[in-house]
Amino acid sequence: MGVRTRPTRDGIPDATVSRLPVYLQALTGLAESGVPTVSSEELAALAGVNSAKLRKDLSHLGSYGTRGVGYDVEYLVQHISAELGLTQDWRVVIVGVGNLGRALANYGGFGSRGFSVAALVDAGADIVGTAVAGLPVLPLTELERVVRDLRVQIGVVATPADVAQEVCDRLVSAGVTGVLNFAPCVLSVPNGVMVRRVDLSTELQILAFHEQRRAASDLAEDLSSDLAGGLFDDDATIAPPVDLPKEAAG
Ligand SMILES: NC(=O)c1ccc[n+]([C@@H]2O[C@H](COP(=O)([O-])OP(=O)(O)OC[C@H]3O[C@@H](n4cnc5c(N)ncnc54)[C@H](O)[C@@H]3O)[C@@H](O)[C@H]2O)c1
Repeated sequence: MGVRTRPTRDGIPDATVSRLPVYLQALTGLAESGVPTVSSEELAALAGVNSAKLRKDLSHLGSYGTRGVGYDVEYLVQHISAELGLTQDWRVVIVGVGNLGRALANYGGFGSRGFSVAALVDAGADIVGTAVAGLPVLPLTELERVVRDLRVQIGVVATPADVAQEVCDRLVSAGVTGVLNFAPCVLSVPNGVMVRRVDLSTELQILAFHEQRRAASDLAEDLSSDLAGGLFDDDATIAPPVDLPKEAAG
């Protein structure tokens, strides 16, 4: 039986949803270079998937392309953006403005993808009141107010793990419906709230696993081609078994 991917509420499998941002990134690059249409093979190569998978993914959106012409790049950018909810502006609060929170706040790429960092919140007396990426760092006591007043939908947790659940609970009770968790722990959220965890060390471990498998299969391949290529002398004979003296054998 093949592997099934869980469909989302609107019938698009989760695995497809996770590839849509990759297609969107490739398509945005093409649109910026003025490319009007793209074949499924070209787009698949840019996205690093095979073209059958790409066609299947896009068919879930009702986008089939035109035989001999391919996909209309601008149309597909609009279509995928709408599907991902990127045509509306999402307001984000970053809680924890240390090394990671600071880097996220300073990252310019969110705005162009429909996400705006509305507020920064931290509990550290030395950080509160300073400005990061043009925004004041607010004290934790302001968390509920900024979520409500600025109609923040997404909370980014970039605090130490031991306080992450508490921060998450406060975000959720203030009205946040999506949580992006960078802290190395699992967060529980009530139904209706989605939490995604980003863990670079997990990704590195997955890379290491595949790297190790690849090295092992390269080694096996080398060995089998050495055997096939006659590394071992064809004329070599296997030494006959040595008769052990009776006392040693017994
Ligand atoms: N997912 C990843 O790949 C990844 C990568 C790097 C770091 N991290 C994790 O991200 C988190 C932050 O890492 P960092 O290097 O920025 O740490 P950091 O110590 O530089 O920053 C943590 C910040 O959180 C603040 N803070 C502490 N308790 C708080 C609370 N209750 N409410 C609000 N703010 C609070 C601190 O004042 C500090 O500014 C850690 O949990 C770390 O393990 C994850």
